[in-house]
Amino acid sequence: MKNSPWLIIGAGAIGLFWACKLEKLGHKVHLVYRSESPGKKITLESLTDETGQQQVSISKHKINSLKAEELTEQYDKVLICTKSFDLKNAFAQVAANITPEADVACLCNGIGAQEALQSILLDTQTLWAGTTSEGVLKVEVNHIKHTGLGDSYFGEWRPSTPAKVFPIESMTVINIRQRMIEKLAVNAVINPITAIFNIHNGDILNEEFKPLINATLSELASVFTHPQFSYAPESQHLTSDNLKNRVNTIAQLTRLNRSSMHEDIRLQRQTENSFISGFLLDNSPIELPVQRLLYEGVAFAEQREEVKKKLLSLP
Ligand SMILES: NC(=O)C1=CN([C@@H]2O[C@H](COP(=O)(O)OP(=O)(O)OC[C@H]3O[C@@H](n4cnc5c(N)ncnc54)[C@H](OP(=O)(O)O)[C@@H]3O)[C@@H](O)[C@H]2O)C=CC1
Ligand SMILES: CC(C)(CO)C(=O)C(=O)O
Repeated sequence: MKNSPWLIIGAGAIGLFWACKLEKLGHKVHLVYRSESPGKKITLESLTDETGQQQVSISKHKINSLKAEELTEQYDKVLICTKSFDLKNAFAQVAANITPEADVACLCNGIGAQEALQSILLDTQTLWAGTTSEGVLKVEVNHIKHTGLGDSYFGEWRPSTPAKVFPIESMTVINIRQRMIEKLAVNAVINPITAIFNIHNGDILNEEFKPLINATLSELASVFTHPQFSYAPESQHLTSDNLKNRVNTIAQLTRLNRSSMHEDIRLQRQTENSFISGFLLDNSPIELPVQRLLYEGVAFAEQREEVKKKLLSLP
């Protein structure tokens, strides 16, 4: 199976990173871009940690980049690396080139887009939902920087018996929904707060944000531990203390980074708000006033100053 190429869709930070990663692992890769071609060679500035110290190494990767309409082959392994709001369309445009038994994986943040994608797959195709804690920045059309070492996992969105194995070694997990809800919990705190207040990830640990962070965490814990929450079996362990540890650790590890939502707002791009705060508001069995304010502060630029005041006056 290593001989048949992977089809990667999306030549953004994560798509370029996975193209390089799979090529390094000995896989053939075809990369579908939408607007700008990354050309034939991608430069990866990578962080290595071999001696216990982080060092930077630069590698060049030869990748075959094409537009969706230029595809001629049939693919049995697909990795979609778009934002959540583009996921379903990104697959739909290549569906005619995907085999009926294909493994189709996605790596977007948030929850909601996976089910939309599942709805257009054949029953014989397997959807692998993925989550990653790698940090990658696209600095030029064909140049990426690996800014944070992390792990990636994939699990069957609809678990089967016997369980299948993901076609890249050591990345299969049984309960991907648990990992996704854990990631969503962190994103539901760090992303909107950094975006609304225009701050780096580490700044949320400053004294002035303590009441806001505590209110956000305690509200999230109330949803995650609620027996009627749709993900309750996967989220019961997410108590306020547990969430605090997770958020503090990630904020500390990525303290100098801008969150993806902060970057999207700064560059006036569409955000993944509907798949993070929006998912929680739509699926919570209880009212979530803090998460609603965060959602609105991100969604409506004209309300942002007012929302900031309300968020900073939370008890
Ligand atoms: N970057 C990171 O460090 C991390 C990212 N993630 C998540 O991974 C996902 C991808 O993130 P990232 O790579 O940073 O996002 P980017 O916005 O950099 O890349 C998304 C890419 O998808 C492309 N795209 C969208 N629709 C299509 C389509 N129909 N056909 C082909 N290409 C398409 C976009 O093309 P165009 O250029 O035309 O817009 C863009 O290049 C997001 O959900 C993000 O939250 C998770 C953890 C870390
Ligand atoms: C973990 C975090 C917050 C890192 O910036 C992230 O996933 C994002 O920015 O979307």
